[in-house]
Parts: sequence; structure tokens; C-alpha cells
Amino acid sequence: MSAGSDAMSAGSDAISAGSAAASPSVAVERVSAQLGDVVALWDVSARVGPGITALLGPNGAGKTTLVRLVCGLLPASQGTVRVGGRDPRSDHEARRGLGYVPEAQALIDRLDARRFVRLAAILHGRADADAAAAAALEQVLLDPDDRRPLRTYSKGMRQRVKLANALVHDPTLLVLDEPLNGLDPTQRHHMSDLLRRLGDEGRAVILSSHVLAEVEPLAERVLVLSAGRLVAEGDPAAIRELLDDRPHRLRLGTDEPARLGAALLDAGLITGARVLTATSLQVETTTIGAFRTRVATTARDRGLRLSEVVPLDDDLESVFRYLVDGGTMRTRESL
Ligand SMILES: Nc1ncnc2c1ncn2[C@@H]1O[C@H](COP(=O)(O)OP(=O)(O)OP(=O)(O)O)[C@@H](O)[C@H]1O
Repeated sequence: MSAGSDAMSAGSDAISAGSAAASPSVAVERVSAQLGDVVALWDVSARVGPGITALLGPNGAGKTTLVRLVCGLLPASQGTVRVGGRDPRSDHEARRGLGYVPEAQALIDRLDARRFVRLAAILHGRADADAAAAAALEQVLLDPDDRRPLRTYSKGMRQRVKLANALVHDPTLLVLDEPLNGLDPTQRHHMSDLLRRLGDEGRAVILSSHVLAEVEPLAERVLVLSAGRLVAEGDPAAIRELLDDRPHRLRLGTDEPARLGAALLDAGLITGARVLTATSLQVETTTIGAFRTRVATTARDRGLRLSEVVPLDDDLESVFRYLVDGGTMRTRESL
């Protein structure tokens, strides 16, 4: 893993993993954003090119703030944001090439999809507003001739209407805030396919999420934000590796905790063990993949019963806290 790839400006603190984006559609240079008393983003630099880039981070990490900066909806307190080389705050051309899907966007429920999307087309000055609306709905695999009001649409269909709304002026950059949030697995699959296709068409697609597994099959690059800072960036596999490499603590249920601990130490699957109760054991491992694959067979081979395996720190908060505080992170001082 190397720090300081082409995708990051010199002096960035982020862990860099995987390849850099070519010919950036978005260039964020040492950007900070203060909202009231809160420093929502601090010294973030990143470049985003065509294809799908995920902004990953827990609640309050600064994802929406970064998205809003890129869309020109918020001024940077420091640093520069460029979209296609232009300032999205002041340059209409930059805004024209940009489609934004906010997380909480209200639809007009009494309208049908085509009428709703047509409003966006008119706002964008499309002379052929109706045809543009129909084409955008087809792009997201909705029927432009469906006359049912939007209030009858499922969450997944509503999400696709929002996407059509953002696509109606054919932007080269599409920015989506938590587009997969709240969708069931089938809807998520549909939405992922659509986004993938838009990325394959050569658009730059930026989407935010707080779930790595959600963006893993989709994004070519992941930018990890935590507490307003960019703490890691790379392809999803590299980010996953980064997260999996950290020490994991787990609680195991068994009727013979001491013997199970010894067996797992013996097998090299854990680095430490502590008996918690007569029926439970806490272990630490730095090879979570191997542990997951072999823990059950190792117990069974020794004639030990394993009744449960409970990860103790697998919530994203602790993962990101580790990324920020953990020993593997390169800081500017150590580079
Ligand atoms: N208008 C505001 N005024 C003051 N603080 C704000 C404002 N908007 C956001 N913040 C704060 O800025 C920080 C970053 O918020 P942001 O919404 O960008 O995070 P996020 O990663 O998108 O989180 P979430 O997933 O919860 O939407 C948080 O601490 C948040 O409380």
C-alpha cells in the first residue's frame, strides 16, 4: 500500500491504495468547510474521474458536506473545488454538466413520473422537455407512459425517478447522496446496475454511503471520510483489506472456553484469548478471513462445541476510528 498516489495532493494524510483516477472530472484541493461552529471537512484533497467513486464514512463524517461542495451548493472555507476545471459555485457551465440526487429530495406525489421529470427538463431550459423526460425515464428503466401518480411508487421506483430527474440534462458528472439507503436487496441490485451502466457510459458518478459492502461491488474507487477528514482511498478490495487487517475482537460461545482458546491459539487463528464466563470467551485476531473460515472446523476437530461467534467491534464507527487512530495509518509527520 503506498501513500501519496497521483490521486491525492502532496501532504494528504490519507492512506492511498490502488490506482489513481485519470483526467479528473472533479478536483478538490485542500478543502475545509466550517458550518457554524462545526468543522465539517478538514484539508481534504481528492480527484475523481469517470466511473464510479464512493464516498464512504459513518454518520457525520462529512459526506454530504463534500457532495454539496462539489455541487456548488456550499462555499469552501478554504481550498478549491473544480468541476471540469471550473468553479461550481460561480460557473454555470460547471453546474450544467452536473446532476445531483440529494438524499432527502421530495417528489411531487400527485404528478406522474413524466410530468415530474419534465419540470426539471424545463428548469434546465430543454426545448424538448417532454421528450427529454421520457428519455431520462427510459434510461432508469421506468415506463414514461405510466400515468400513475408518484405516491403509488415503491421506494426503489421513487429513487429511480430522482435519478431520471438528475439525468434529464445529460450531465457528465452525477452526484448521489446515499442512493442505496433504505432500498431492499432487489431494489439495491437494480439501482446498482443502473449506476454501473451510467459509469460505463463514461460519466463520473460519485455516490455516498456508510456501508462498505453496499458499494464494494459497484465502485471502482472508494474515498473514506471520517470526522471530516479523508482517511483512506483506493479500490474497494484494498479498502476491505485495510479494514480486515486491523485487529478484530470477537466473543465466542462454548461450554469449554479455556480449551477452545488454547485450540485457536494453537491453530494460529487468534493472537489472544480471555475467558469471560463459564460459557464464553473473548478472542482477538489479526487474520479475520482465516479465522472466519476455520474457527468452526478447528473447534469441531477438537471435539469442542461452538455455539456463537459475535463480532465485538465490527460497527463502522470503530472501523473508522481505527483508520484514524490505528497504527497502520501514515501521517504527514511519518512520511
Ligand atoms: N448546517 C449545519 N450546521 C452545523 N453543522 C452541520 C451542518 N450540517 C452538517 N453539520 C455537521 O457537519 C458534520 C458533517 O456532516 P455531514 O452531513 O456532511 O456528514 P455525513 O457524512 O453526510 O453524515 P450523514 O451520513 O449522517 O448524512 C457533522 O458533524 C454535522 O453535524
